[in-house]
Amino acid sequence: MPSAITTSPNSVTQRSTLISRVPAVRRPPLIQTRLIIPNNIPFGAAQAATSPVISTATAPNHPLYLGLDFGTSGARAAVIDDDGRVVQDVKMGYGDNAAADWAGAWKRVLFELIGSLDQSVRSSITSVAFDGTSATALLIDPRDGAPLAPPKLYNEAQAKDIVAAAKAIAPPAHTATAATSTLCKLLTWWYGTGDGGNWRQVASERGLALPSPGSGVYDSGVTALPPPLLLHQADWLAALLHGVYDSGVTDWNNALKLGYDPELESYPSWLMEQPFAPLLPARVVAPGAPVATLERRVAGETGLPLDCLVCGGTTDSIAAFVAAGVTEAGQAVTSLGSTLAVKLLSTTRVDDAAYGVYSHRLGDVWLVGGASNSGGAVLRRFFTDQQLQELTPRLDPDRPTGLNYYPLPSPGERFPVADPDLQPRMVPRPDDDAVFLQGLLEGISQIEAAAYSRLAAMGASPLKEVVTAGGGAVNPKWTAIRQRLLGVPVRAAEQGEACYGAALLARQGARQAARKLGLTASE
Ligand SMILES: Nc1ncnc2c1ncn2[C@@H]1O[C@H](COP(=O)(O)OP(=O)(O)O)[C@@H](O)[C@H]1O
Ligand SMILES: O=C(CO)[C@H](O)[C@H](O)COP(=O)(O)O
Repeated sequence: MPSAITTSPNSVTQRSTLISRVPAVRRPPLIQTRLIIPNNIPFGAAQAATSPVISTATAPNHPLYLGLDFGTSGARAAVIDDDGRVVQDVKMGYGDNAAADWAGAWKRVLFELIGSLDQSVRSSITSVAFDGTSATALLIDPRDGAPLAPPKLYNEAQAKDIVAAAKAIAPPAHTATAATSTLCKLLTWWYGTGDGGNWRQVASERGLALPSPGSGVYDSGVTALPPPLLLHQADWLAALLHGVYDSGVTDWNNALKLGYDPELESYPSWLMEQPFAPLLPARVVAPGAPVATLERRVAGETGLPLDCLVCGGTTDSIAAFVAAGVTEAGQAVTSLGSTLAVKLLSTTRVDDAAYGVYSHRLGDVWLVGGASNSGGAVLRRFFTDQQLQELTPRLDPDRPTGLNYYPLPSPGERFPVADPDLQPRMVPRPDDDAVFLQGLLEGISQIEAAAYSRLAAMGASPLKEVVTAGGGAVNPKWTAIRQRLLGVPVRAAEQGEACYGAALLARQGARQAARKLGLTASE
């Protein structure tokens, strides 16, 4: 099992009180102020190499913004104009064999999605932003982005001894100590336990420096070689477009479950003192912040403009929150997709891994919540979307079934109960499928209600309204069941797709870059 984990002598004190502004990650950081400017910017359009360039020569009359959502069951692209109108949107499944090579499927779908946009649309896309599933992690070669091992997905709970190793270094109840956290996935790779083993062999064959758990000393002896790099799904997809792997770029939201502190805007010292710190993405940007323009080859392959700006990403449930457009404390967005993700806009930050509760930062507000493994993935085990539509009229929200299910696709729950061994409860199954479906919807709704009650008990802003995103938002009978249990108004978001939220972040990034260049921002 993991050897002694490096902790500072006064780690308890340090963990609980002192979180210093941590210096950049030990690996040579990405040049912090200069964005990567490709050498193909049209002469005369180049600005001082300290900010992204949107060449007015190529800036379209009507700039468009691309949001790319890589969710649980498929990916979606939305292109919007300056006024937020959807110009084109497309969606695509990952394919039946995706689980055999998730990274390959995501990469294929990314370029197919972009290629499926009209060329006239593609050529006007000024910026792009991604959202991905939270705590979905890859370990890659930072020279070309090649994965060294299969990705670890958002809901993959790591072994109990890995969770114990995370708890030995992180502050009590920190979200990075959840079994499905990105930190726990990094520790599985780091200690090579379970399925985290053979990436070192791959890294060694590729000539990467290999830090070892005992000391963090690089085995290669050749210090010029970089160590492997950990990226999140959204980070890695963005890097496929801008080509900047190097020290790695991630965002506040994706980095939260790695241990990043969005309030301090830095990695905490308890994380930076670990021997695996050089594997962390060095640069953590705000969602939507300008990162880098397209790699020349990618522009040629995709038909996107050479100076299309890639912006900081986010997670799928936060992109859905952004899409929903809620702005007041007490308003919340429930993403009823394959999973059930809850985000409450709160003036107070609350975090407790014991319940799977954590606070994301968006701008200057806190999005408090968590994500249950329950949700549409359970429904899809029993019913197609068509069957759901056919059965829904027969549901009667005013006559609860009393079945008291806890619907889960498999054992294990993240929130509002953090228990990797929690068993599904979906029996007895009534003969009437309409009653069975209502029991499942009631069970998922009871989890949602318990989630918001947990947030209230922890001091988050009182719930005033729930806006629904995701596939389940279309079901009026489910909305009625949820409203009865929540006791506040529940409505479907006008824009419920995460890809729309990502497109809004891309628009924000383009405007931020334009302001930086002193151009008239088309606000
Ligand atoms: N009419 C419906 N009532 C309830 N749930 C539905 C309905 N139609 C689709 N769903 C559910 O929506 C889910 C897909 O939502 P989506 O937001 O696309 O998920 P994700 O982005 O997480 O893959 C499916 O699991 C499906 O069961
Ligand atoms: O369950 C998920 C998969 O769709 C979500 O990605 C998720 O876990 C939400 O995480 P976060 O609250 O960090 O956005």
